[in-house]
Amino acid sequence: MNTNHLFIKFGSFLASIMFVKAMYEQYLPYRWRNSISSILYRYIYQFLSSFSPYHHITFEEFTGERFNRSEAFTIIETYLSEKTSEKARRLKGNFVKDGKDLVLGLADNEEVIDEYEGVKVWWKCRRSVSRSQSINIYPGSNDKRNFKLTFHSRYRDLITKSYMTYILEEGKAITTRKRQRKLFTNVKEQKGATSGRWTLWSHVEFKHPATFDTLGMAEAKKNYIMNDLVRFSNSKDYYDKIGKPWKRGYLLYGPPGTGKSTMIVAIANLLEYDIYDLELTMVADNTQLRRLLIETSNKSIIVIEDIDCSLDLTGQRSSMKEEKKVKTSEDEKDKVKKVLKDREQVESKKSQVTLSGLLNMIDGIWSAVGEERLIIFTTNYIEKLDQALIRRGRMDVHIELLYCCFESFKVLANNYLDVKSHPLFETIKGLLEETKMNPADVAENLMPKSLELDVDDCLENLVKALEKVKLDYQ
Ligand SMILES: Nc1ncnc2c1ncn2[C@@H]1O[C@H](COP(=O)(O)OP(=O)(O)OP(=O)(O)O)[C@@H](O)[C@H]1O
Ligand SMILES: [Mg+2]
Repeated sequence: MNTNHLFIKFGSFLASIMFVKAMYEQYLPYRWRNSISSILYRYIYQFLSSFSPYHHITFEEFTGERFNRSEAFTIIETYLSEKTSEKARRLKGNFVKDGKDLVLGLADNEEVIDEYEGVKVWWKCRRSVSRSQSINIYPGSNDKRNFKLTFHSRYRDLITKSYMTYILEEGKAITTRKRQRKLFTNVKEQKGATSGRWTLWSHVEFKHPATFDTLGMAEAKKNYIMNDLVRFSNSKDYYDKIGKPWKRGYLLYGPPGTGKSTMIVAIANLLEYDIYDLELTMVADNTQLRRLLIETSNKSIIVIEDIDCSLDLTGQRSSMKEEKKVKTSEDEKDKVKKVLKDREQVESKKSQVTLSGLLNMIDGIWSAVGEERLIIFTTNYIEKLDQALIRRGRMDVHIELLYCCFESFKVLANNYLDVKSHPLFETIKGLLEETKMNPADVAENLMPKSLELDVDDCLENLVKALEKVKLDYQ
């Protein structure tokens, strides 16, 4: 066969292909052509892939009939934005937390390499835009994104099992670290603004600067509490092993103004948890209490402040407090008492939560809902509480917040005045040992009342206040 002959054969082969293509485009409807092309493409792709040593997993952004954003896609997106943003050349930025934080993510069709236990994998964020002219009401119906993971078939088991679990855990941890923390409170049932679901909690952004560093407390006690908390937050496996729900109860008790509420904030800031401030008198009954519990998220603190004022003890503390405040005639005192009594009656009618309902929430079957939670009660009167409520296992750690000691004072003086030592410290130490002043009052006395007041003035103010308390005390 000579070269000319070969050329002629090849030319006629090309001509026949062109002819078939022309016929195909001319006579076959667009819909058919599209499906034939995709079938051909799929078979050719499958055929070629069978020779490839690489495997792929695709994670679509939207799944299901209702086009819910896939959780897996969101977790992978978070993971990749943190882990691979340094390696990727093309990134896209987005502002979160009211424009305060910039989050970088993989740009569309950008590929990055990740390494797990020495094995390389490739991630690609792919975007396809449908050419369909129809308008879709669901997000993602026209604009489809997915993450494609490519790895060598040799590591199939490692990637599909441990690498996937690792991504899931890391992604969730990053989400928790980066989220805007919230302070929830229970209200009448209402429709959530974004979710559109009925909810019993409403929330605000949680921002409070109190930390363990600013908390006036004996150093050893502070360290003990912090270690206990950190150990708890790292003990998932331990709780699984001993067969207990991953939760821990703290009872904070002590006189007013000793830092119980401040400590709750410090705990939330230390562990980066949300706070659910549960107002028991607003809870209709045990069923609603259970619903409230179910609606709380993991990594959170459920707080019931002044637990002695709840349930059948409702209102006692506020009565006493308000009685103390009102230093007026006996007549007026009686009036206040009556008003408070009426209020107590109204409140007791409102809430039908029982002690056993509360015990169940803390330690019953329902307490196992969710994980990594702290339940904190505060009270001024520990002796008033039912022993069942505060026994270990329910309230695992009992912390007494005390009147200001010299160690607490030093923390406060450092916070408020930036002084670590001063000639007046010895006098203050002696006075604190002889009197009882709560940290709230000490802090108030340390605060400069005018711009001219310096450290000496503030400390002298405190000495005067302590001497006055000492006189009253005697
Ligand atoms: N131990 C402390 N360290 C630092 N500041 C404190 C401490 N205790 C109280 N304070 C200050 O006093 C204020 C009142 O404290 P906090 O509300 O925490 O007291 P509490 O024990 O919860 O009182 P109550 O029993 O009346 O609810 C806080 O704003 C805080 O600034
Ligand atoms: Mg308080």
